[in-house]
Amino acid sequence: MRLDVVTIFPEYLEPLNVSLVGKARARGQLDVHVHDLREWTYDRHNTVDDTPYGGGPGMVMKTDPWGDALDTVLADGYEKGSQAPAIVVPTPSGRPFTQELAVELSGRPWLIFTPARYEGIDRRVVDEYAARIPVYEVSIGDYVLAGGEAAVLVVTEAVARLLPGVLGNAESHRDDSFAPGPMANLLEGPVYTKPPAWRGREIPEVLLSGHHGKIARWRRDEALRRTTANRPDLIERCAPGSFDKKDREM
Ligand SMILES: N#Cc1c(-c2ccc3ccn(Cc4ccccn4)c3c2)n[nH]c1N
Repeated sequence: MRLDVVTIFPEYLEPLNVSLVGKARARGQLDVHVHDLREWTYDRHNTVDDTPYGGGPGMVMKTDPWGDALDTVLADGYEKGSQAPAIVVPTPSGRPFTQELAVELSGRPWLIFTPARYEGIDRRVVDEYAARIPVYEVSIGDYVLAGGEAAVLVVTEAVARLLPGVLGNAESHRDDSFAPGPMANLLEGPVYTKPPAWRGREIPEVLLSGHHGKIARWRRDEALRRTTANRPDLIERCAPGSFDKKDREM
C-alpha cells in the first residue's frame, strides 16, 4: 500500500516512522510519502489560507496549493505504478471512522490523506477530485480538533494493522472489538499476565484452568459485561437472540 500525506505540519507525521507503521515501512509493506503543502506556494509568505467568503470566523485553506499538490502526488504515484488512489479527508463533518471503514480502506492500494488546518479546505478542492476518484470524508470522533493530522495517525494505524503480515499474530484481528465474528460489536474484556498474584490481587481462576471452553465463555461474558457498562449502544447492534436472558442480566 502507498500512503501520501499532504500537510503544513510534516513533522506531525513523525510517528509514522516508529512502531507498527514504522516496521511495516521498513519491511516494504507500506510506502509512505509525507509532503509539505507549502512547497506548492509561490509568495514570499508561503500563504496557504485566506478569509472565508460570506464572512465568519477563522481562515480557509486556499484552492491552488492543494490542487497543485494533489496533481503532483497523483502524477508521481501513477508514474511509479500505483493505481486506484482514494483521497481521505479528515473533517469534523465527515462520516464516522469505524473498524468497518478501516477494513474497507485497508483493501485499497493507495490512500492520499489531506489533513487541513484553520476552518478546513475550500470545498471546490474536494469537488474537483471527487469527480474522478473516490473521496472519503471521515471523522475520528465527536470532538473538535485543531486540524486533521492526528486523524491521519489514527486512520493509518487502524488500516496498517489490518494489512497482511503487519500484525505478528495473524489471529489478533479475530478478537478485535468491532471485528466480524462471535465478538462482533463487543469490547475486549480484561487481560492478565504474570505474576499470578500482584499486591494481593490474583488472576481469575478460570484463566489458570486450562479449560479452553470455559475460558472462551468467561472472556465472552466479560466482554458482554464491559460492553453493557460502557457501550450499551453496541449491544443493540448485536443480532437478535445473540444473548440469552441470563447473559444480559449479568
Ligand atoms: N477527523 C477529524 C476531526 C477534526 C478535524 C479534522 C480536520 C480539520 C481541519 C481543520 N480543523 C479544525 C476545525 C474546527 C472546527 C470546524 C472545522 N475545522 C479540523 C478538525 N476535528 N474533530 C475530528 N474528529
